[in-house]
Amino acid sequence: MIRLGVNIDHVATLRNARGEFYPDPFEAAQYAIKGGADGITAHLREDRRHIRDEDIIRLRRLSVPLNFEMAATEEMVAFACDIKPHACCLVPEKRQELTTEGGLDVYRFKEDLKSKIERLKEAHIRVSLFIDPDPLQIEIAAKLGAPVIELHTGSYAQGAGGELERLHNAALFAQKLGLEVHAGHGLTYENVGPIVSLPGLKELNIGHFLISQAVFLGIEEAVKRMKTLLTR
Ligand SMILES: CC(=O)[C@@H](O)[C@H](O)COP(=O)(O)O
Ligand SMILES: NCC(=O)COP(=O)(O)O
Repeated sequence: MIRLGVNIDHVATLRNARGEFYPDPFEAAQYAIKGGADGITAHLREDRRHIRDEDIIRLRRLSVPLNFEMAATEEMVAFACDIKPHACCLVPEKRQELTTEGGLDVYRFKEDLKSKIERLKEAHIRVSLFIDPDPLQIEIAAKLGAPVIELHTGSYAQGAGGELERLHNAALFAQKLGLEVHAGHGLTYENVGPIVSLPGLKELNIGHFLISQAVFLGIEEAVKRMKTLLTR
């Protein structure tokens, strides 16, 4: 069974839209866990547009692992080393983007990433790198000593030609290099099927669609339905 990490960022988007204290991402995470979430994912963006520092501190107390998504900045590394989530997923960030547009360019930023990954590992945090399904990026990820990569499925979700094959080849290559393979972004009940069959896939992180479905079904039921689709 593939593990499901439920990303609760957009519960915070709804909360912040009215400057209220509800809906509470921590409460949403508890319902997601009831529905079968194996972990909770949350992205503390540098502009704090949805999740805030105090959300991460509270989410850290959940009964399941917290996958803390963050830009590879000094501020975020220091925060992560302080609160020590189970895992940190390093992602690229652009201020103007609506969501994460591509993978982290680990080739370009390898020198800077090396020391940051080391520091996170010294704090006993499992590091994953959110990258495109590109052999060069995967090779560098392995060289940097990250135990996990998360493959960006955004282009696949948008129907880009040949993307499923790229993801398949990337998962195979990563496995060969000893990396644990995760995937996520833009996944739905409709498009998750072929992703579940990626070689050696261990975890999927899914957020925006599940929180959207939760408007109709409730989070617990939305997550339950996704879980039924994650068996190979
Ligand atoms: C890194 C990734 O693909 C997403 O989980 C990320 O958190 C997306 O950012 P938003 O949640 O702000 O859309
Ligand atoms: N890392 C991907 C993630 O956490 C969820 O992405 P999305 O389902 O919100 O697009």
